[in-house]
This record gives sequence, C-alpha cells and structure tokens, in this order.
Amino acid sequence: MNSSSTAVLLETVNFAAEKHRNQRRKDLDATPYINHPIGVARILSHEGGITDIEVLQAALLHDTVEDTDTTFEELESVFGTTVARIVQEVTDDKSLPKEERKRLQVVHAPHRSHQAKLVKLADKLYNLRDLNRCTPTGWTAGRVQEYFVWASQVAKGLRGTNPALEEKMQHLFLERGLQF
Ligand SMILES: Nc1nc2c(ncn2[C@@H]2O[C@H](COP(=O)(O)OP(=O)(O)O)[C@@H](OP(=O)(O)OP(=O)(O)O)[C@H]2O)c(=O)[nH]1
Ligand SMILES: [Mn+2]
Repeated sequence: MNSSSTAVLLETVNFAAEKHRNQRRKDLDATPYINHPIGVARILSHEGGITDIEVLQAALLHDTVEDTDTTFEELESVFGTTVARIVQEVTDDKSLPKEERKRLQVVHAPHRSHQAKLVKLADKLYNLRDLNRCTPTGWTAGRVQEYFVWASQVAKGLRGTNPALEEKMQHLFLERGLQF
C-alpha cells in the first residue's frame, strides 16, 4: 500500500467512526457499531484479497447513509462518485416497510455492480458470523435462523463474485442445513 492510499483509508475510517460514534451493535456488550464496517472492509482485504481501494472505502462507509445523518451528496463530495455509487447500491430505502426492503435485497442482488456485490458479500458474511458468535438482544433462535434463510437468498444473487468469500459463506449455510 502506498502512502496516499494509507492516508485515504485513514480519512475514510475516521469519517465512518465519527458518523457511527453514538451507535452500538445489538449484542449484549453493546459493541461500538464501527467494529462492523471495519470488519467488513477487513474481510474484503484479508480474506477476499481485495485491493481496490474504492471497494474498501465503500465497505467502511456502507452503513453511514442507512444508519446515520450522512447523505450521498456528502459522500460524493468527500470521497468521489465511485465510492458514493457503491454505497448507494448497498443502501436500503429505509422509507419502505422492512419486509419490502428485505424482498428488494433478494431481487436486486444479481443486478448490482461487481464492486457492490463484493461489499454485500462481506457484509452478509460478517453479520452471519456475528449471529453465530452471539444472539442479538431480543432475538429468538427462530429469528436468527430466518435471517440465515433470507441471507442465503440474497447470497445466491451474489455468486461468482469472490470464490474465497463464497466458500466461507457456504460453510455457514451448510451448518444450518441451507443451500447456497
Ligand atoms: N448479526 C448482528 N447484526 C447486527 C448487530 N447489531 C446490529 N446489527 C445489524 O442489524 C441488521 C440485521 O438486523 P435486521 O433486524 O435483519 O435488520 P434491521 O436492523 O434493518 O431491522 C444488519 O444490518 P446491515 O449491516 O445493514 O445488513 P442487512 O442485514 O440489512 O443486509 C446488522 O449489521 C448484532 O449484534 N449482530
Ligand atoms: Mn452492514
């Protein structure tokens, strides 16, 4: 990594950390939310072998618009059109009912760009591992299994994107008796 990409990644992770500063994960420890986007970017780099800096930046920023006051215009002006576009592709429309948002993820997944599919794949892999690590507060075992079933439907539309990540995901689905 050259010195300018190091600086770019630090700017990006700092932006995401400030945006998510008041958010916590749903686990018992109330882990800082920023652990999730950092972990998603780390899966892409460390496990997926991804070096495309705009994909790694989009991974760090992927929940900022969905879950904080960040706008796409803001992302575009700070990080450029490609990063903003990838984040936009992986952002749910929170004005829609939850069932519809979940349905649209399944429908849209196969049509996303390669860069957006990478971020989606790593996002799901992180969240599935997190569910195996501990059950979010208020979730039943049935709700956890339902999330795995739905994630497997989304992940089917992401096949052919990154063999290493897909193989790891496949193991998680097989453990739950699901096809991928
Ligand atoms: N497994 C897990 N997930 C947690 C935890 N804390 C927060 N989340 C977030 O919750 C979302 C999954 O929960 P759901 O009930 O299905 O979705 P919702 O938050 O949109 O209502 C994920 O959002 P997302 O990243 O936007 O992904 P997606 O599921 O919407 O694709 C995930 O990052 C936690 O402790 N464990
Ligand atoms: Mn996420």
